[in-house]
Amino acid sequence: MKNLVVLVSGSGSNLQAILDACEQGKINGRVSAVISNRPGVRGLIRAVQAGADAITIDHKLYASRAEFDAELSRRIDQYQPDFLVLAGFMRILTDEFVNRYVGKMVNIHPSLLPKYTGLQTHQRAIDAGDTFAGATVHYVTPELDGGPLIMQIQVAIAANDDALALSKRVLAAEHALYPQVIQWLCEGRLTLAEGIAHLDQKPLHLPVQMNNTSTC
Ligand SMILES: Nc1nc2c(c(=O)[nH]1)N[C@@H](CN(C=O)c1ccc(C(=O)N[C@@H](CCC(=O)O)C(=O)O)cc1)CN2
Ligand SMILES: NCC(=O)N[C@@H]1O[C@H](COP(=O)([O-])[O-])[C@@H](O)[C@H]1O
Repeated sequence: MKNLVVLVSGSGSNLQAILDACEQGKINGRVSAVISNRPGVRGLIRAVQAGADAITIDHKLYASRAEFDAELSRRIDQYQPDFLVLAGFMRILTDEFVNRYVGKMVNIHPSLLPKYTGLQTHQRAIDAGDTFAGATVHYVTPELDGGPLIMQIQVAIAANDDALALSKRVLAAEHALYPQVIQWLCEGRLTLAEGIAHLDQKPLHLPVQMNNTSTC
């Protein structure tokens, strides 16, 4: 059984999808700790309810990004995780931090990368007149949202969509996508070597393109 540490910044609905999948035996893993850069978020409550350690490292209390990342790394290393899972974690990580976990750290991003790195992804897709939005799970590298792609899920954009309505459908699709990818990681289907080997290439071949799923 693989040991997972999950980083959150807010609600933690993706964390919950992963916790549920672990509980149901759909992921051969266990979330040993959840770490948030923001205090009092629902993701921490979800961690406690699931029996995982719930840790707050408030980034506002650190003089620099590097000092925050150093403390984050110190706490993570206490758990010696097999994989580090970013689930709505909203801090840009330093190169030094990322390079400590390269090939074993993944993130879910709410766009069809490489389109729309960064923030406000749904509004940008709507403004661009795109017909599809979606989410991407990728390896985390120092380049923000630029790491090798693992898998994507597409969500159709409706003519009357606003960013909030679209975000809710994409989020539901994320809850189907992320546990699947985490299971692949835990099964060893996405080996560390593969992650490292592809760090200088992108996009990584996408093994599966899931259709739009409305349930999660
Ligand atoms: N070095 C990397 N760090 C992070 C990556 C990455 O690929 N490489 N992925 C992000 C996740 N992410 C989008 O998926 C993302 C998170 C945060 C931001 C951002 O602009 N953060 C601001 C603060 C925003 C806020 O607090 O609301 C900041 O850090 O100054 C952009 C994209 C995680 N980190
Ligand atoms: N750039 C990172 C980013 O925007 N991540 C997005 O934050 C949301 C977190 O929701 P959750 O806390 O309910 O899982 C998710 O939609 C995730 O894709």
